[in-house]
Amino acid sequence: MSQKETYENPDLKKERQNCPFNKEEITNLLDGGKEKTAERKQLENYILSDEQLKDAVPMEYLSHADKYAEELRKACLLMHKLENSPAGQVPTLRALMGAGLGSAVLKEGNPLALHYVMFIPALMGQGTIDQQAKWLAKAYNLNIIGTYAQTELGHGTFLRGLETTATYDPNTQEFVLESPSLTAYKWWPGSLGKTANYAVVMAQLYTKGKCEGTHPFMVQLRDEETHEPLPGIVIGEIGPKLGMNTNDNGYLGFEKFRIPRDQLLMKHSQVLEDGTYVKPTNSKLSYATMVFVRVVVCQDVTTNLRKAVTIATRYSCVRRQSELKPGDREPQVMDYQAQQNKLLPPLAATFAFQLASDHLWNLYNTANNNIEQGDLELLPDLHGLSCALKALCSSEGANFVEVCRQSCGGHGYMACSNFPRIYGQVTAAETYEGENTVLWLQVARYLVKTRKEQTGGLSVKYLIGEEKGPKTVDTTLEGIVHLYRRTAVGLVDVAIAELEKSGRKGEAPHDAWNHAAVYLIKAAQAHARLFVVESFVNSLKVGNLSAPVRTVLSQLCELFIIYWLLERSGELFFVRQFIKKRLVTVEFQVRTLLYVKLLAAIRPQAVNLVDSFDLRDEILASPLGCWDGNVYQRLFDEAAKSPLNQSSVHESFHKYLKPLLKSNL
Ligand SMILES: CC/C=C\C/C=C\C/C=C\CCCC(=O)SCCNC(=O)CCNC(=O)[C@H](O)C(C)(C)COP(=O)(O)OP(=O)(O)OC[C@H]1O[C@@H](n2cnc3c(N)ncnc32)[C@H](O)[C@@H]1OP(=O)(O)O
Ligand SMILES: Cc1cc2nc3c(=O)[nH]c(=O)nc-3n(C[C@H](O)[C@H](O)[C@H](O)COP(=O)(O)OP(=O)(O)OC[C@H]3O[C@@H](n4cnc5c(N)ncnc54)[C@H](O)[C@@H]3O)c2cc1C
Repeated sequence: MSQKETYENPDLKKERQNCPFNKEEITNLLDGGKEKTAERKQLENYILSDEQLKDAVPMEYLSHADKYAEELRKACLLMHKLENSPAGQVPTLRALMGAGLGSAVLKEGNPLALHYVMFIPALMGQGTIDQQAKWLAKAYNLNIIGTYAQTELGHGTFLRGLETTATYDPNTQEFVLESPSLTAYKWWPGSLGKTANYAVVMAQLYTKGKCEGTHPFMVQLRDEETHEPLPGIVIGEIGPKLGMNTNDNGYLGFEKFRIPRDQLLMKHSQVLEDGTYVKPTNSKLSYATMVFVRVVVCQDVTTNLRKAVTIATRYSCVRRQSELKPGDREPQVMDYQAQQNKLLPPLAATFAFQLASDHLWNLYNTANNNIEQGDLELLPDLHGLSCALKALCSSEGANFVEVCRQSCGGHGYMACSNFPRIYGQVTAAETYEGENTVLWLQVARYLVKTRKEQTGGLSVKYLIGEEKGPKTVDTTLEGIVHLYRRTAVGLVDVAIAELEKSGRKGEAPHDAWNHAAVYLIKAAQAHARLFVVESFVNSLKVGNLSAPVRTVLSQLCELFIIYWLLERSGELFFVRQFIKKRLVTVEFQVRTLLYVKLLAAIRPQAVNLVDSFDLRDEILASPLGCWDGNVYQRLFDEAAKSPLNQSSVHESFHKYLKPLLKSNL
């Protein structure tokens, strides 16, 4: 019997009556088409009907080592199931790696994730055709399992500061890998601790006595039969973390470890037999794997946010608390405007982030195809936009997930609510693949350069030439988007003015840069927000949407755009012309009124909207967010699983508490 034929909480039932739009239309839109929805559902049935992929006990009750073993067991079973997957191997792998279907099975992190998310992409992006022929089939067939080992104990952000060396020995035509200090040890790579037997290792390449910078090397770490670390390789796992505890992040040291010359991944730069170094066309091409992951992180964070919003919204319609009207029945907490103010902006954000991530994905594919043909023109725009959206989606996503947790009161603090895991994953994305502040500064560098040199890619075109558009702000959506644009331009100009001021004081450019960081980061964030709101508005102009769906999405779009404007209103005060023209006060009064009206207009559709995400209960993995709304019974069922409830008196009572009670007599 399907979950939809059993109990349904009466409040949720009511919420679902008379939905003015077709939920399936939104589901199809998010999946990328009707056929994709059908494929996804078929795949979910295939994977989630397998009893062996279910947890005997919740992961929280297992030891660190048992958690790893259990997740690895399921990860390997999933790989066996790939062979017969109804959706085909590549779509199945995509679905299994991130916060969607995969997370229903591998709740604490997939020990094979890095193999698919970074190791294989690194081989494809950095290896020559011959190297790909040698390694890729082995990697796809899981004859070898790899990771991406870049970060060290001493350096993660500053890649030019990495200490691991790979020194070419022309006599043997080998590279000698060495960790010259403790801080040179690789530290953090996922799957490195216990799972992987190979890695793409980033190391400083030395040849003919000269350092040529960081380069990727294909390195075998463990014996393919015994899995023992090879002589000269030191490996371990780094221990428990805030989240993602079964990704077995590890450490790795090299003691004069030799690899053949052809294990330098040589697609972009080469070392010839005699040690001659052949430069790449662009030194940043060796950073390409990170660019790819930044792009997919945006999608992954959005999926996690959808989960958090679904759990919090359904719970808020089941939960009744306090008094709205004296003497009346306690209201659903969703009926408090304060609760709508918490939950409807993140609901709108899930659409905003998805649409922006879709644009980024398209840019990635075009730029990558061009790069394969030797055309690097789109690379700066891709780097700028992937940094901007990765930083924005993960930081805003983490804040929104925390708000969703808060909106569930005490029950949101339970491990079984699934908020701790979701939060652990989204906050990780703020740090990994480039710490967000560092990425904001990369974006700012691109913006300042574009504004000063008056040339740049499509995402920064608005910084080139005179400002276009109305001089006053009107209350249409276009008018508000224009306000975002003027803020973004204004903040870049403020940052440039700050840099020039420091320059006039005689500061060196690097000092001036450091002293303008606050403004630079604000400018980068305003740029990212502009991109997201423009994507949202433009996406609604095109596309084949029915009138009811267009109406509700337009309301969400408007709510989101006004929400951000009100949240970030302080930034407008940095832009002097806005204050002079007294734009801010008048417009904000009007906008605040509209914002509140939009909350009320969207409120009745909140449950229908999260239903249209079509996230199965197994993926939500939370008694608070289940489709049927049977929250309290499910919370009790979860508590019954606690090992402390397996006996009425725990043995520790007799060991510790009883003697203490006696001694107090
Ligand atoms: C994914 C979802 C599914 C499942 C999740 C599960 C598991 C996955 C979990 C975790 C995976 C995470 C893995 C990792 O974290 S791997 C390690 C990632 N590390 C980083 O991201 C390091 C961040 N640091 C850097 O990227 C760089 O050091 C830097 C900050 C960019 C600075 O580099 P540097 O060489 O010093 O460059 P600059 O001098 O600052 O700039 C010079 C020049 O180069 C341009 N540039 C920089 N980077 C790039 C790039 N990647 N592509 C293109 N161009 C680049 C930069 O703009 C500048 O250009 P100019 O024209 O201004 O000179
Ligand atoms: C869950 C997880 C998984 C990971 N997986 C992998 C992996 O698979 N492979 C891998 O190689 N690595 C991995 N990492 C490492 C990750 O990529 C790095 O931790 C990340 O890039 C940040 O680098 P860092 O730790 O050196 O931080 P730091 O750079 O030391 O950051 C510390 C602080 O300094 C600030 N800071 C640093 N430089 C600047 C600057 N130039 N200007 C202003 N402020 C600055 C930062 O903003 C931050 O506030 C993972 C990390 C995590 C948390």
